[in-house]
Amino acid sequence: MFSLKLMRHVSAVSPLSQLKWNLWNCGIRRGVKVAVIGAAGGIGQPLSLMLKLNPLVTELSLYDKVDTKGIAADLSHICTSSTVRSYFGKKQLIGALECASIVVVPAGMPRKPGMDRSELLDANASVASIVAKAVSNACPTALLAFITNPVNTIVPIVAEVLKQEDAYDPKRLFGVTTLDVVRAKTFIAELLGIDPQAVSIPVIGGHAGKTILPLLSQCDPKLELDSAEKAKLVSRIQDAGTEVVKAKAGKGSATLSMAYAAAHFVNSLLRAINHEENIIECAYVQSDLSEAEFFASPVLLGPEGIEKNLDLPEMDEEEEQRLEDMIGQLNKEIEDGVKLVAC
Ligand SMILES: NC(=O)C1=CN([C@@H]2O[C@H](COP(=O)(O)OP(=O)(O)OC[C@H]3O[C@@H](n4cnc5c(N)ncnc54)[C@H](O)[C@@H]3O)[C@@H](O)[C@H]2O)C=CC1
Ligand SMILES: O=C([O-])CC(=O)C(=O)O
Repeated sequence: MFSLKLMRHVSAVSPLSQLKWNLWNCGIRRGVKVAVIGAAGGIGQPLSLMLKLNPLVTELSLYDKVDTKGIAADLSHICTSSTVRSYFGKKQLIGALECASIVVVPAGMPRKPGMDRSELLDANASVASIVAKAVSNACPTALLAFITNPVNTIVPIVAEVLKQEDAYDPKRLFGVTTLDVVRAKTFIAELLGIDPQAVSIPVIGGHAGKTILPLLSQCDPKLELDSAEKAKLVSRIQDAGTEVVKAKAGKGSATLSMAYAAAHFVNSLLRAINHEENIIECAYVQSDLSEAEFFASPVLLGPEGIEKNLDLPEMDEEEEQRLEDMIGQLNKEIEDGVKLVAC
């Protein structure tokens, strides 16, 4: 298994004086730079396309371990006003991140049929750690949105690495669980025969199996379902990632719907950075709302990240039970991450 201990000895790419210069330089630069880490991948490419179309982005930084020149050249011909820059390989990671206001990370391995998300930990822990360490050097005040699985464990790993680098601000770190909300809205709209955009539903907990908890009791419009119908709908939402993995039959997991979900989440961060009020998203963040240290719930976003972790939505008895049933798994997955960084 990859040793996180070794990681700590990877030298900081930017010396202190360079960092100070960079921070000053970023301060006088205008606009919002968004860095996509893993930009050449199945999620990274369509996500980068959607961000190129977002008028709130002024600079789009595309980084991957493989060459991103072609993707950047291609996107740069789209007639929207943001600039697109290509970065790849270890040496260019710091450059990709410098002055970024938002760093969104779809880097890492996806599942194959028969795998659990937790089985991606060995492959993806190092990716997340490398990015976290580089962020602490290059853009410590950026908002960080991690898509990489297993989200339940990756986010605690990133928090631990940032703590070691003295750069952890819980308000700025997010695990992206937006796809769970997107799916819940879609499946409920299908049942009700209405526009998915008219559905509002919180999805709390984490992003794996039973830790994904859609609160059907809080759905707007109201759902009139019996217990069996509710259980079926909850399972459909919880297993939706696996549904895509099976359908892709070895060619990866959700990419296009994830790109849509991440573009929506990043747009909310951008709106909050621009001081738009009342921007609320469900995300997996450090939390004291449950017995788990990291927990997905609705958060109020502001220019500095999380302005307020909103109270847990109300739950019916079945949802309370599902919450109790999932906490053990969620806590174990969090602990796995903390242990990995410590050992
Ligand atoms: N949070 C969520 O709801 C979802 C999360 N995911 C996760 O997103 C991740 C990416 O999925 P896909 O885009 O389908 O995979 P992919 O394999 O198509 O793309 C991953 C990209 O990451 C790059 N990469 C790997 N290591 C890197 C490093 N150290 N630095 C920079 N780039 C690196 C690869 O070169 C590749 O271009 C997976 O872990 C997957 O499980 C996928 C769907 C939903
Ligand atoms: O299922 C996977 O491995 C990818 C993912 O997290 C999702 O689609 O929700």
